[in-house]
Amino acid sequence: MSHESPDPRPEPVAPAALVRTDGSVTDRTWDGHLVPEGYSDMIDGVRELLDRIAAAVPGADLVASTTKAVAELNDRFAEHAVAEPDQLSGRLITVPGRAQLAVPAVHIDEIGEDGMSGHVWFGRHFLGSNGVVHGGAIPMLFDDLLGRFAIVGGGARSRTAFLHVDYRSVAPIETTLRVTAHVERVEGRKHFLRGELLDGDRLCAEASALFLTLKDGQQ
Ligand SMILES: CCCCCCCCCC(=O)SCCNC(=O)CCNC(=O)[C@H](O)C(C)(C)COP(=O)(O)OP(=O)(O)OC[C@H]1O[C@@H](n2cnc3c(N)ncnc32)[C@H](O)[C@@H]1OP(=O)(O)O
Repeated sequence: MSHESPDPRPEPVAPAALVRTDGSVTDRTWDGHLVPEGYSDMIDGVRELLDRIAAAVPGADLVASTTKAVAELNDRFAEHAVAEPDQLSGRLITVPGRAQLAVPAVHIDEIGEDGMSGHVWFGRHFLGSNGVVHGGAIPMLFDDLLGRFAIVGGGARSRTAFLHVDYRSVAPIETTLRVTAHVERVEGRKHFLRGELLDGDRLCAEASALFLTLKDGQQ
């Protein structure tokens, strides 16, 4: 597989603010926590850093200075640690990947009650080998996207009961890929969802999943 002319790194969609799927702008998480200005830029920057680190063979000087800078940042972030209900990472539904760095950053283009479509660009951080996205990153993408959709589609808090992924053809890194998700059917607490990952018209992977709305008191 050639890496001669990868898709250029996509521009951040919402550089300074958090944009809801209806186009309006917010500076708060879904449960009302204020998000500092520039937070999504910071997340984009760290995502890029992970890609740059994965792609580089740094000299000893850069290794040493990076180790020092990261240690300093770790100390500074440790001073601002909060309990889980107050954290921002993973709770920003309006930011691609919910600002959770392990989750691939899916950009939602269209969303309705029964389905959505969007796009995703996997950088070198998500490389499996030979120009292909890591096989573990794809279930992560589907779990997050379908799980979010189980909630948006009418479920309250839900958990994955099963997630089945078929890898139909390789998914290239550094390429804009399309993703779709739709609700297949709902039976009481059970939400059956399907998703696809495509390179142009070529199907790379498809997923079927069951999410169960949690009962009162269920963790
Ligand atoms: C906006 C935020 C966006 C967030 C997106 C991120 C989403 C990420 C979601 C996750 O990754 S959650 C973490 C991974 N999942 C887990 O850790 C779940 C672990 N398993 C459980 O906690 C329980 O097994 C579970 C809640 C899924 C189900 O337990 P329950 O006690 O609620 O259900 P129960 O066993 O009574 O089954 C209810 C129905 O579901 C069916 N069922 C349960 N598990 C099934 C299964 N695996 N396959 C097929 N059917 C299943 C079961 O047969 C039954 O069908 P019927 O009502 O028709 O009889």
